[in-house]
Amino acid sequence: MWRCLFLEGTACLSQVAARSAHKLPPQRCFSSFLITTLLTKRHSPRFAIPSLCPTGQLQAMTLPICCRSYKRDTKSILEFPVDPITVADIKHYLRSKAVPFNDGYSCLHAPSIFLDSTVGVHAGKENFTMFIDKTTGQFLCKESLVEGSWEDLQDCLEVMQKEEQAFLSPHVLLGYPESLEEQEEKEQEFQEVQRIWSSAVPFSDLSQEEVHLVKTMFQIGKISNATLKKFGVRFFKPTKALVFPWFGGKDCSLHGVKLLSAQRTENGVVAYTEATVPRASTYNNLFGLPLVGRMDTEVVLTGQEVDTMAVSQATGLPSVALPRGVNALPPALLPYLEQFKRVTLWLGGDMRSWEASKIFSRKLGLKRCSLVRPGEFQPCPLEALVQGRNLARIVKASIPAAHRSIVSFRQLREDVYGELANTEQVAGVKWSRFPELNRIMKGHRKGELTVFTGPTGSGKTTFISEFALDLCMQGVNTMWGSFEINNVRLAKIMLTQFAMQRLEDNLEEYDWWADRFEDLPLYFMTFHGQQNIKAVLDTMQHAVYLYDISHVIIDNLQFMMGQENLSVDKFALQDHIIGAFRKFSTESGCHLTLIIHPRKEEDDRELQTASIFGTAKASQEADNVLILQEKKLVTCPGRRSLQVAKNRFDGDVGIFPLEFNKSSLTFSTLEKGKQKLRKVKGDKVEGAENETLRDTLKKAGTAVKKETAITKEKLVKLDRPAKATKTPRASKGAAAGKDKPEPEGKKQP
Ligand SMILES: Nc1ncnc2c1ncn2[C@@H]1O[C@H](COP(=O)(O)OP(=O)(O)OP(=O)(O)O)[C@@H](O)[C@H]1O
Repeated sequence: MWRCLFLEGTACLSQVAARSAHKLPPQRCFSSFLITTLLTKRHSPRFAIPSLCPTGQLQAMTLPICCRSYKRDTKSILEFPVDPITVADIKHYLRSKAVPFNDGYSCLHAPSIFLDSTVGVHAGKENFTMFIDKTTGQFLCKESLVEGSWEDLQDCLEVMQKEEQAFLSPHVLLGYPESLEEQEEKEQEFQEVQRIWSSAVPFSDLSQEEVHLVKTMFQIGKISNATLKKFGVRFFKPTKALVFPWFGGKDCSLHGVKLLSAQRTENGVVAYTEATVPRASTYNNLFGLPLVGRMDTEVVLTGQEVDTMAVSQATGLPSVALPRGVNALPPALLPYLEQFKRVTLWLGGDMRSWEASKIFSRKLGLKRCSLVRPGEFQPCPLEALVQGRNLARIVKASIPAAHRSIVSFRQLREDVYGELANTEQVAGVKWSRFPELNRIMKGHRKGELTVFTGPTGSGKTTFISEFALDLCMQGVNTMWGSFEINNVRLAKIMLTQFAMQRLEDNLEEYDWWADRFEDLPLYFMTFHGQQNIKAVLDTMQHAVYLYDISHVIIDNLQFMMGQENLSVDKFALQDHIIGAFRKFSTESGCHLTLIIHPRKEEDDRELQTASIFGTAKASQEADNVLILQEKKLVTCPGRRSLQVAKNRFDGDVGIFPLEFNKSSLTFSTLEKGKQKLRKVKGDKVEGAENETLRDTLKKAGTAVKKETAITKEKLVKLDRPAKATKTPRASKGAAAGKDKPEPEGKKQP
């Protein structure tokens, strides 16, 4: 496929070259005006490539991109921030350019450089409508909706100064030209949003009986029709789904929709499934935001749309719901929350919500945040409404997020109670492919450090890839730092494990699986080979902030050692690096899995904790030590076992055999596969009477030819037995159909 970039002579070459040479964000280009100015100025290293530029003339350039139409995905590959910035750097720079600013909670507020303050509604006012993220420098002008990176902003300010301009046109920053495929996809999404929205019915147009039925189905009997109307909620009959609109932009136009559908599971309990158009990664809607007044200073942040409606109805307080619930608080939303002096986080009624609220409050600024601690009398807002509790009182009783350095047991007793009362949730996310790991380790918890070792070439990368994939498929935001094998090879392994088959033999299925794989919350660092520990740690921190990464895998530690000062003793160096990783996982709340090679042992001896390369520091600092044991048997050469040699959580250790399947590269046992298949079939039989969102959309003629986000989000979680919940939460993606023409007996991931 060829993609055409039509750019101006001087500008085009430098623009392309500068972007690639200096790794500037590819999604942003400057308009020719800005580039020409920058080139004339020629002091900016980012644009100083004059030798490449034949000056002046207009010309068109056609760049070969690739012969296959890959989608440009800026999010899944994480580039190391070239110059990590601090808030002090940002402030210093703004002062040097005489830009006034106010220090906000997560952002600095400055007058927008994209508004003419001499005309119109902005005349004479100093409008502090430009928000600069204190951690990344990313900016957004809330009035003109111009946004960009810190480098973009710096360049704009340079141009303004040079040209002695008071403001810039909002069109100075141009979007990256989209490929035909991308444009088509966007258009399809737009059509799909419009189609769903226009065929969805406002509650006022449903009969009383229907309203009653829908409310019962979604357990929103206590949410009044007036509240549903106020929030613009509709009902989409073909999939029996609630439709939550995303109104955004200056004109408050429809940007997208979220559908919540209900299905009865095998045991008769209702499970809820969510889907969004556009896809979840770009669905940046704070549901309820259009109802918040400019002067409101307090807000209740919830994890679900129904919770926001419950809070709003019961307390009259402004409330907004996060687009991806407890999974992420995208920094792009932070400017919209800056106006609030007090933010109460009431994300749900379980431990996962509690963990998420503690992490999100750091992004929002601890001082203004207070948290509703889940508990028997403090369930999620909707449940609280159903139980007739006083929601206003619960909000008022929320506890400040900023913790003190010294606490007494009195302050800890509720935390301790929470841990005792919710042992299952405290134990973390369970593996669906490794029940034995659940038995021994109990689960995968945030903030822990796992050290993993095994003989050379025994399958460490292959195993940990499936181990991480399993968690990622359950919504654990995951990032790989694969220094040994490149990202393409690693992604190939993971995709094979995801599809559970040799895709080489079924290339016609590639796109089907790749589409689903693409929707996993999975990111890769772009490092390869020897790396500097600081660069890696900076990237990890960056990723935790941007994507709420909660599991990082480093393969392997030895690649961190080469670049450091060779005069330092290598054991001391390794200890220093392990110390830094330990600090990172504790402070960021992100689980780190670190692969370390063993020291040289005699071939026939089993490895043990002491076999880990280096001093005892690695095993001392680790919360968990996992060892891939390899038995050198002639009869069974591929036999491996996984040993849990340390488990700080509850002390249980043990070993269990792994069954390697060479075609799917998986270690899951055959028996388990059968179980999975049964479950899927079970769900499908059960689902036949309650059609899946995908099936019904198709029947209703609403599904577009190419599958889009509406179905993808859930399909990656297809294998999981539908979680049955009483309330519409914690059950995302529980059930969904499959419309792929499938050979008999094909396994689902
Ligand atoms: N249990 C197994 N039996 C046979 N082959 C396996 C097994 N596990 C992995 N392999 C294969 O062995 C090769 C090496 O696997 P992998 O790269 O995961 O090992 P590793 O332990 O990470 O290697 P290194 O020590 O170089 O880091 C791969 O081709 C993989 O498919």
